[in-house]
Amino acid sequence: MYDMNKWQHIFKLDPNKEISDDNLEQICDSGTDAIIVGGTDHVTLDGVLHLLSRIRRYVVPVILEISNLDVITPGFDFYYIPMVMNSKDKKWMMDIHHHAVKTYGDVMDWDNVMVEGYCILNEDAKAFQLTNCTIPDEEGVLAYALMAEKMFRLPIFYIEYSGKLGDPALVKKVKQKLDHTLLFYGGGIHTAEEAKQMKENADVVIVGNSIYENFKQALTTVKAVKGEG
Ligand SMILES: CC(C)=CCC/C(C)=C/CC/C(C)=C/CC/C(C)=C/CC/C(C)=C/CC/C(C)=C/CC/C(C)=C/COP(=O)(O)OP(=O)(O)O
Ligand SMILES: O=P(O)(O)OC[C@@H](O)CO
Ligand SMILES: [Mg+2]
Repeated sequence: MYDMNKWQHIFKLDPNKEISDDNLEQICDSGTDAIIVGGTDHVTLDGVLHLLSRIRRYVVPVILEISNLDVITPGFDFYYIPMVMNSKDKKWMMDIHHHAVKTYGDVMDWDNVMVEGYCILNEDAKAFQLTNCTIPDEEGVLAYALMAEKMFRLPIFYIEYSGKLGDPALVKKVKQKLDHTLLFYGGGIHTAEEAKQMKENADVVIVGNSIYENFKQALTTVKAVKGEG
């Protein structure tokens, strides 16, 4: 029904943060290609279900990015599963996932499940600290991208700078390594110009915190990446 390969822009909404009905309507009707529901900490099942029911008033596809086992629930169009490639702990790549598949494997619709190979590059991001990441050098990032596509055949490689604008030159080099795996870029995008710049090389840009910090500017990122701004 939805063709993820055509997506260019996604808003990420945090169930742990407040958004008014009016702002939520503008986000869902903005022309963005999808909404991800997710965050790093204090993400609860109640918060997720409440936000899902509010987003479901609109026609936009809605994805649950699973950050902890308690929030797994039916009703989303897609489920994104982060696998943190630059974590020092196997737990964040394999063990939690293994446990979840033991529990849900028989009832999962695998067509709706996409694994995201995450490379988290902002040391100050909560997700970086939680998952005990290490910063790779440029060669290291490029190798993770190749592993995501060629070894694991992941649908998504996600360059994550959560909270900070990343390096567009690095995004460009990563894109040059990938033939099939989609390149997601997220982190620190506030303005239309920043969104447009990252979209020059990423397949999809993700805008999160700016929704809660400068709502009007966040909305302008949609048209910017779609070449309408
Ligand atoms: C019947 C039914 C319910 C069907 C669904 C079945 C299904 C899809 C089951 C899932 C199976 C599965 C393999 C699950 C894996 C579960 C899991 C918890 C995996 C670990 C994920 C992980 C590595 C989490 C760590 C945190 C992290 C990397 C989150 C990713 C998102 C992220 C980086 C958010 C950034 O947060 P942000 O909002 O920027 O942070 P701030 O709060 O600082 O803004
Ligand atoms: O919140 P920001 O910094 O926009 O980052 C978006 C997203 O990549 C977070 O997972
Ligand atoms: Mg956030």
